[in-house]
Amino acid sequence: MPLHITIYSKYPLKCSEALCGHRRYSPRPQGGTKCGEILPIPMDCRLGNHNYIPGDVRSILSHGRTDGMYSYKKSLLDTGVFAVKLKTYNLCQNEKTKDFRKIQEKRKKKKETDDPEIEALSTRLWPPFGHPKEEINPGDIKVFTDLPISKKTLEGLKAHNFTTPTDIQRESLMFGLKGHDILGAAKTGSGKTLAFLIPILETLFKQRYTPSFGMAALVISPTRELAFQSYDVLKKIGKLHDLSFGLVTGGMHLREEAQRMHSTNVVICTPGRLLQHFEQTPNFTADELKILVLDEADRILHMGFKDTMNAILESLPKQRQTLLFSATQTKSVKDLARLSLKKPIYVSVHEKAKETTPATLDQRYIICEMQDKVNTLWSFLRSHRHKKILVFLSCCKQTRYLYQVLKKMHPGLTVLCLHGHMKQHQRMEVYHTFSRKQHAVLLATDVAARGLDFPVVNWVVQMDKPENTDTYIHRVGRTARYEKSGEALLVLLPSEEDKMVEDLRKRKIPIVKLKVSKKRVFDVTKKLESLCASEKEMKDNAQKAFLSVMKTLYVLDKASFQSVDVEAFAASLGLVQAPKLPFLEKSKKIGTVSKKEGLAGDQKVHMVAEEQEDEKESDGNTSTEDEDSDEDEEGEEKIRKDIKSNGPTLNFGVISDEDDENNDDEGKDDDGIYKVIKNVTVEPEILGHEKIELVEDGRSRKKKSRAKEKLKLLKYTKRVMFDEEGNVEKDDSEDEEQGLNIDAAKQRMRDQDKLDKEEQRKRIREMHREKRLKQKEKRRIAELEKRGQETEETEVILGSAHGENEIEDAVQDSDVETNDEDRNDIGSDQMNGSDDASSDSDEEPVPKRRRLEAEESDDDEEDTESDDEIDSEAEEDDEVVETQTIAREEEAVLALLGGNS
Ligand SMILES: Nc1ncnc2c1ncn2[C@@H]1O[C@H](COP(=O)(O)OP(=O)(O)OP(=O)(O)O)[C@@H](O)[C@H]1O
Repeated sequence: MPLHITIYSKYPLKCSEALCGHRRYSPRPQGGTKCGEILPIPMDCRLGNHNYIPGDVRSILSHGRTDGMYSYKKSLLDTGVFAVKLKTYNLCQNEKTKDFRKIQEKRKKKKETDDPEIEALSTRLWPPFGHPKEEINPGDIKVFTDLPISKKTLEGLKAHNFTTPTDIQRESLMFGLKGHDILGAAKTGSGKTLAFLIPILETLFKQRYTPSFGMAALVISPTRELAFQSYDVLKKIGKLHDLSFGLVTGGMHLREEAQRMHSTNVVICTPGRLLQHFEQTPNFTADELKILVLDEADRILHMGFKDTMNAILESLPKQRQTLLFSATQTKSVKDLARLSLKKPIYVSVHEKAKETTPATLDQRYIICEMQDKVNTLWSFLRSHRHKKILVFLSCCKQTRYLYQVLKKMHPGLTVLCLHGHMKQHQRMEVYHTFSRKQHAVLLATDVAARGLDFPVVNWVVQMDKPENTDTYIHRVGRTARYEKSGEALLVLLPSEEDKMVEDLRKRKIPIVKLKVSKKRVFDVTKKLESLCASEKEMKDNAQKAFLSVMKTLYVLDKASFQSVDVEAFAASLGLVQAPKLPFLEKSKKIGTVSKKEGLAGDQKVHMVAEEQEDEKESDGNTSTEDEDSDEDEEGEEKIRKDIKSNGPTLNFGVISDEDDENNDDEGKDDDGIYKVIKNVTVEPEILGHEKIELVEDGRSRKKKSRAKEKLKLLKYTKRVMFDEEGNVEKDDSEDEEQGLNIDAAKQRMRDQDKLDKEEQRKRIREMHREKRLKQKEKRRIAELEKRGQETEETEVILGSAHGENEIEDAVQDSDVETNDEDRNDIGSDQMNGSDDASSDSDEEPVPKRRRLEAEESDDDEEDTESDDEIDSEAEEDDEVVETQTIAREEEAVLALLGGNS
């Protein structure tokens, strides 16, 4: 059925405007159609460079604006439209004129202020014929004001303390401002974001863009967090411009975004979401695009995003400026051809640097068996409680499980996690919390590996080997950013060492080998076991984590996969028994099928993709030519000496108050902890990347795994056995096999509890003893001094020569009593957080308070965040208890004195 569209407008519209109006054309009040007039759609409708097909709804809606000037009665997605009916609002003449005047006045004012500046800037950048050419040498650029940048941008930069450009900004900005295509490469944390945001603002300013003009610049980022970060910086520095900025990432409301898209000048987005808008948002086109930026270009152009990016690039006009930035820039001709770059300028400021990673970054690695990783991580966190740490793990499920476990075990600092299976609002919350915190640990997958600029991260710990050296560079780049220092620790399996170290060496990444001091690694296996036994969800997650890690390892590195002691690794995650590895069976089957039938390349899928997040890519085929580097012989010699004299150790230890105190001293954490055993020096060589592909059909795998899950659930159904007399018998062996022997687990928990309490008691006893001795010593000295001054008469009053011994005995008795009470309360409160009636008395206010803390801390987020407070309160509590002990000692002394007298 033919369809009529009614378009309501404040002003009469011309037919061409209504049908195929260009967003850059403002509505004209004069002329146009009469209200209520029905117009047939002309067969050949043309305006400027744009051709519109009659009846194409997009062309009708393309005039859409969200600034209130037009509104449509209907938003139509139907085809077959052949006529439009235009209607004006029933506005009085005055209102029409007032509105229009306002707009005109604003434009006039803007023109007056901006035009001379735009002209001056343009002259500096592109001097007209006859004008002297201004050559700006990057070396001469000391401050941003030396560059032809608008006042609005300069003020925005200054307001956020950006006054001196970094190397990459100095080298690339002139090209960017002049409109060249750029391939920018610089170390992590060197300020690449401003190097592409400034040219965007300046180009749109010089072209007099306003929000109603629609999208003119696109920044594509690989992750939502990175997109948000760039959007945040853009908002800050572009605050004074009359431009609109929009963040378009997954996890937001598509419809709300769609409404704003038409009036957004700079869109910062992730590839998937952008494509969704191209496909689903009526009226959204990129016809007016002037600048395209690919942040982390090598990542965006490879594997995971390949098809999406190809589709996006097809929708973009070829006539545009393209800027590509990354710390590991692609030089692949194929990639560049896809982007239709025009004479791109390669700006690589650190290419000739001695090292690929920041000079202020200390890099070490340790060798650790799979089953020791959790203990190592725990011990590391306990000994770095006053640091901000980013821990990288290989897959989401492992990240989630370790996060749950660590939160329950309270390492003494805030525990957070970030991975691709989290909801968007949770991801953003974690991003902000970790940015804000001074001391925290963030467990993350590679979703946090690139671009994120968390302030002052002290440590980057890679618990699992990165896929390749590029990922390594980006991961460690989360610390030691912009003139700050940082430390990185890479944990390798013995089988991974040779290749990884060699790859790093080739890539000019200096790394030092350390050895772990086994003595100081705290064993938490039993705690994990208890947790798994007490909570089914925990156990399930442990199993999932186990399978996920094994699968990732299987796909990425078969040799390492085979070297893993599966049972020991499962036990280290708290599992009684190692779950079966179903993917081994599957891959065997698929292997035979693919051999027989010869699967085509596009039928093959990466098995690992299921385990890793949606946005993760496999190894790229970037190659980088490295320059010669001088070896630091002096440094090497020193290291050799160190090895001889000290021997290799890495001490984590540290679960005592003394350590806590030490940790307060920033920078002292690692003193004496690490000893160098090997220094990997870097040599220049061209890096070759390898690609691992495995075959399996994604859908059928998912179906199968769902069926398996159901089967697993069936297995959990309890089998009831009866003895000869018909009584129910308990089948312990089966429970144990399933990891469900609750009684045994409870017993294990109780044992562990006892051990923990004992340890705690010892510690407190030791601490009290030391303090008591000190106090006693002080008193004795005071006593001696006093005695020297006292008369013989006073000595007679004090009593016999046994007096002093009696006093000491009494004090010791009272000490013993007090300490026992303390021990019980502190032990039970700290370990169980349970109620203890005896601690309700007035004499014991401290444990009660702590118990309340413990109860409150059951709310997980709050819980970990208040850990530091709990720790410090615990110390205060100990002091209160100590004061009470001393008071009792004094009471005892007085009592004795009274008795004697
Ligand atoms: N000119 C400047 N003056 C002062 N600080 C700057 C300047 N440019 C950038 N920074 C700061 O340096 C830090 C790193 O910048 P940015 O995130 O742009 O680095 P990057 O090179 O993109 O890093 P990555 O490769 O990890 O993405 C940020 O905290 C930023 O605020």
